[in-house]
Amino acid sequence: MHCVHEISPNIYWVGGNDRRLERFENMFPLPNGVSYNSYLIMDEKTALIDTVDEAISALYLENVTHVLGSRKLDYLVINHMEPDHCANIEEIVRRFPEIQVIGNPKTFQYFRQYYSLDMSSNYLEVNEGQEISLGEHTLRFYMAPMVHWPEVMFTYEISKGVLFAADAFGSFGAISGNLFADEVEFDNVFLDEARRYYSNIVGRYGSQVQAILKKLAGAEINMLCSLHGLIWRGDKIPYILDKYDKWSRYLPEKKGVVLIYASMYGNTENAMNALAIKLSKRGVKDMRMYDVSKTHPSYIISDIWKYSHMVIGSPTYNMHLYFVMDSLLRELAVLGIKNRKAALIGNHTWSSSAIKGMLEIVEGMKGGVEVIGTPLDIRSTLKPEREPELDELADAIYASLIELED
Ligand SMILES: Cc1cc2nc3c(=O)[nH]c(=O)nc-3n(C[C@H](O)[C@H](O)[C@H](O)COP(=O)(O)O)c2cc1C
Repeated sequence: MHCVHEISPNIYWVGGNDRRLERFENMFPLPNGVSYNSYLIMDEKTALIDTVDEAISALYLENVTHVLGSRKLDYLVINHMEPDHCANIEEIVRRFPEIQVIGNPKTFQYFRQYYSLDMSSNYLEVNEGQEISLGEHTLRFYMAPMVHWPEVMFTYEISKGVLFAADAFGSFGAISGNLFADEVEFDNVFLDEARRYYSNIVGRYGSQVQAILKKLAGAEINMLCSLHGLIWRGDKIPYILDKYDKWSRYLPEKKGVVLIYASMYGNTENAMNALAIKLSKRGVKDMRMYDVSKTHPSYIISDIWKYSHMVIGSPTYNMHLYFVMDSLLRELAVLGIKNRKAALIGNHTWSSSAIKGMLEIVEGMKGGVEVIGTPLDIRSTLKPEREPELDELADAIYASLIELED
């Protein structure tokens, strides 16, 4: 049975959900599934905007066929060549051999890399600002390189002000009937997953996101359609644009502290708990604490994107920083985290390497993360005589928090 939704007169959502997939990109847990969105515009000419993942191909093709009825497909727009949106391209071209596939030079370079079917006679190459009329609807193309792949482009439908924005403004989480962000409790249910998606998938490409936001500043956007997650319209558009602006400038959304630790025998964990209580007594609210061996890094990264401060605690392991912490910090460095403050707690029994390892990675974050206070290096367990040092660290974190503007 088809499952489609007319989101604007003659523009249909023809996507679907996957609630079975364990991990997105075989890496990020999907407790609430994921949606693959695709859109079909019915006009004098018909245009399909992107396709979906192979997991939902059967439903997808039924959706497209249902909306088309007896008509053929004239255009297939490829905003993004990632396989979770491109599993059906060959099948669509086989069904509609006359179709014109719209992409840019990079798109078609990847066609040749991914597919064995020669589709070169179907290519319709477009460049920045070029327009194609479908009748009442007109598509204009904006190149958005590295948001988050090189070939990415956005398609703007001029008559209705609908922006098809590839993976930008996307989110983890399947769609439960309500397609629009204004139809759900977005802040309670979806915001964390939208941030986790942004920080982990797009996070490294903040400057490229800023570039496309600037390019689109003059365009009237009435509806914003991503390839994953909910659709944005009305006063929800400035809301998500504001989030994207903050996230892509690496600015924290909130003053607050995320405490992340590694611990085999509980002693580093104990020091982190003692510090958290001290911070709480000083008035710090809404702290988050994670054991890096337990919580998937994507959730921790997402909270680090949200809050202004972090405390990093780790033991020494084989003359090195504990590997799980090492990996998390390196991932944060690759994602280009900036504008954050970090306090450090290390632990060792005979020869300390953890603090050195943490400093090396954090200071290498292109100046993006400032170390505050004096790193505290515990010898096996935190002894009461070292409590003043923990107090000093709590004072330094608190002072730095209150210095920050709201
Ligand atoms: C396999 C292994 C390797 C370790 N390597 C070192 C080391 O190279 N240098 C050191 O000083 N301590 C080393 N330690 C000791 C831990 O750093 C120490 O036990 C620390 O207190 C653990 O903190 P925790 O209680 O939070 O797990 C090692 C411990 C284990 C289990």
